[in-house]
Amino acid sequence: MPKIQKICCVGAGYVGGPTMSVIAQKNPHIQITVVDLNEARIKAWNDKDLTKLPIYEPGLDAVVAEARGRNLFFDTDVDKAIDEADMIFISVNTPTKTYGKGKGMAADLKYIELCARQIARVAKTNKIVVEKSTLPVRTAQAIKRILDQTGNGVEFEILSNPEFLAEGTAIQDLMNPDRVLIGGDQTEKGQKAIQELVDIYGAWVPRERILTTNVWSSELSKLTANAFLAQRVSSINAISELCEVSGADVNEVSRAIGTDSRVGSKFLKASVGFGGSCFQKDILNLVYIAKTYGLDAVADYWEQVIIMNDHQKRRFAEKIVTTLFNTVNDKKIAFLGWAFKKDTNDTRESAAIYVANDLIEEEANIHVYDPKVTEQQMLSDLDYLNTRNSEANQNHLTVHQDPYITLKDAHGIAVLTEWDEFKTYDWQRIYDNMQKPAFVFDGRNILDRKELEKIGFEVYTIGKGE
Ligand SMILES: NC(=O)c1ccc[n+]([C@@H]2O[C@H](COP(=O)([O-])OP(=O)(O)OC[C@H]3O[C@@H](n4cnc5c(N)ncnc54)[C@H](O)[C@@H]3O)[C@@H](O)[C@H]2O)c1
Ligand SMILES: O=c1ccn([C@@H]2O[C@H](COP(=O)(O)OP(=O)(O)O[C@H]3O[C@H](CO)[C@@H](O)[C@H](O)[C@H]3O)[C@@H](O)[C@H]2O)c(=O)[nH]1
Repeated sequence: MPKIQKICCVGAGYVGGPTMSVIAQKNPHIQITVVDLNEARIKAWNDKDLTKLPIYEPGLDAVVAEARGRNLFFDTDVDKAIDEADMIFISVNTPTKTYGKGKGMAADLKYIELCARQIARVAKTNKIVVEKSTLPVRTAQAIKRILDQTGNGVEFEILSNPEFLAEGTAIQDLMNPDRVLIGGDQTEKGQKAIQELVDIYGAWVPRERILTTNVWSSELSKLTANAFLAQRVSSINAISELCEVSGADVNEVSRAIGTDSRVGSKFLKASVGFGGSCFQKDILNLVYIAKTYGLDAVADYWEQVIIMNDHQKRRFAEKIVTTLFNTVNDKKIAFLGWAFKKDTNDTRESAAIYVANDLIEEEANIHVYDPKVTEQQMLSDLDYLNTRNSEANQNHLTVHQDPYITLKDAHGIAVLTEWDEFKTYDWQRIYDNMQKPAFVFDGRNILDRKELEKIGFEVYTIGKGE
């Protein structure tokens, strides 16, 4: 197989877009075309105004500005890009199934299969197909079976190259990854294909950080990595509840355990619950796979991570209701933040959605300010839960562009995302304009509790006992 000259990436989302932008920036000799069926998304990727890129990631605009039009292209012509490429990344979405067998647990692989069938139909020359999407262990086998049915002599090598970037720090993570993982067949052809991909990453990633494994280990490592990370958050969140009743402070506990080098200090921030498109989906997938193999104890073990997370979101909403004298009916509850974490406009599985939903069940009026999330997105997030009709959601949700207007006359303020700007607000002014007693529920432990209490607020922080 010749050295890679042309790459196609199917899926221009949160992974495909940033990943290919960085690969293109670091490999100016390779032509990369990122394709998507979603015309609006591709149009946004091609917008001259870089503030209109379809996803918000710090530093992404500069990378796109450098590579786009030089060796990075965004297009809707999927067939053409597949046909011309030596290497094809599959970076399409793999959401949790919402129907049929495995509903609510298994990964929905329909987009992956459609993609594989399209590659099989279009390809006229040998190709390396790279699984970039997060997939259940042994998916490569299914992809290979589809690709091997073409009968036209075209040969495919399948690699697994899961992505570990986190949103909000995607560019940083891609520029300086802890590791790049590449799984491939142990055959000579498989090893050659692995080397092609190693060379691409080798343009900027030190060789010792590029790990190569067999395909199944690579696929399973991705699910396992997310399960371990989410487990840390659920573990510290479980402890946060114990802190609240025992008088301990979860920040102090985190620091105390995190200084043990065997435990490590990262991912020990108690919160209103983890969100994002990956943790829940991937753990449910892991649980489903374990169950499929009859490993019920394994499945139950990992499911607890999700159960704990759901509990954490629910108890935050309950805390707001009980603190506000057991009723939020017709009260104004102001949300600071809707995104699932700071520095992203992504809201998938954000804790804010579930907390808002629970409070609307209690007839509260939710007013939201988030620096990056649109009103349309927030409404569609609530509608997606199917708890009530869209009109009812609209009646209970008001979205503002100005934080001070959002917080004016509120009975309670809930911090749902840890955006830095929330810390810099004029909290005295906010207090003066609120209903009294003025309650703050800090779901991210970012505000200075002592300062707020000095002003007169009554403050609830996750994991801090009285
Ligand atoms: N979001 C993250 O931070 C992250 C990080 C690591 C891994 N992952 C994994 O990467 C995968 C993609 O995630 P994402 O967040 O980028 O999803 P996304 O929904 O943002 O993007 C996927 C894109 O694929 C497109 N698509 C689907 N089928 C297609 C087809 N047949 N042809 C052309 N385009 C098609 C969709 O239109 C969509 O724009 C998932 O498996 C996810 O688990 C995500
Ligand atoms: O100590 C912590 C760390 C995170 N979170 C929350 O956990 C969620 C996930 O955060 P994070 O992991 O930083 O963002 P993601 O973009 O979801 O990234 C995860 O999911 C990606 C998709 O698979 C992987 O590639 C990344 O490695 C993995 O970190 C967010 O709601 C965070 O607020 C906490 O509550 N406490």
